[in-house]
Amino acid sequence: MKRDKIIEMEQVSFKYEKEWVVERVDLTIEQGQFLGLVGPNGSGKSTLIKLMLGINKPDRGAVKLFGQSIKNFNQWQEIGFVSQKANSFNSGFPATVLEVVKTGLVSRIGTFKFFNRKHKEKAIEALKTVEMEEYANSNIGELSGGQQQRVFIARALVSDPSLLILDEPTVGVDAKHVTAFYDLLRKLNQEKGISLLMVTHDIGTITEHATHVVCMNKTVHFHGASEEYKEFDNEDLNRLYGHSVQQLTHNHEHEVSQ
Ligand SMILES: Nc1ncnc2c1ncn2[C@@H]1O[C@H](COP(=O)(O)OP(=O)(O)OP(=O)(O)O)[C@@H](O)[C@H]1O
Repeated sequence: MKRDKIIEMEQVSFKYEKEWVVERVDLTIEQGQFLGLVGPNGSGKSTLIKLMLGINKPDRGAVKLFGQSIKNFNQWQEIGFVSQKANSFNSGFPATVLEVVKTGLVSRIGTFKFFNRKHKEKAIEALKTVEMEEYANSNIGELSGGQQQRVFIARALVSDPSLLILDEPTVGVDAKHVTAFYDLLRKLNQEKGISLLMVTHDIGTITEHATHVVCMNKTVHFHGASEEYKEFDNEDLNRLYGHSVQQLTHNHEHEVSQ
């Protein structure tokens, strides 16, 4: 079966200042995939995500979303994004869980329109998906990092996206909740048919869950099935990156903790 391409990057290069941070990236993501994006610190992963979201504009090359040039793309409700810092609200932040989730509807209803009952129902439905509906009226700052992370996934899901992009979502999530977090991602991918792109340093875990892995260090050094990636030993990985990548091994013993 031919799958739809949801993200296409062709020879994309980008620099903030003088040095290229992303260089000649060719990358296609197809509908239904759960893709893990890995690479050393400072290798351009977050920058690549920002290029996909139109936050950064490529200096060279082209980005297409859902078959359309990003320059003309306006279906932003199709893409949900959960950023790295999403789960760091302090306890005094004055918003309930429900209010936070409803802000995810802004791209659909426009900034200055009012929320109605239907929007509230959508928000509750999204909270049910992440199993957080009982916290709807709690203050967001009172929740643990892992619970806040689920709320931010609900916020990203409320506009019914086809693609969910997550930038290091397990940072700040208790180790014992990480398994439940991956169970949630599997449900979104396999039952709800949402494509996932997740930036992570946790190679050992991502290769167990993602269908595909992309390894980058400015450019893409590997893109393939997780099973294929798991076969690499340290020597293969070093060759892929052109230098020592101890922290990128899929062997848990060698992982550098974040
Ligand atoms: N706004 C910015 N202005 C200038 N340089 C930046 C900016 N954001 C990132 N950089 C630089 O671009 C390079 C790539 O950064 P980026 O955050 O994309 O990497 P990353 O792979 O996501 O890193 P990490 O794994 O540490 O989060 C780094 O050298 C970083 O210092």
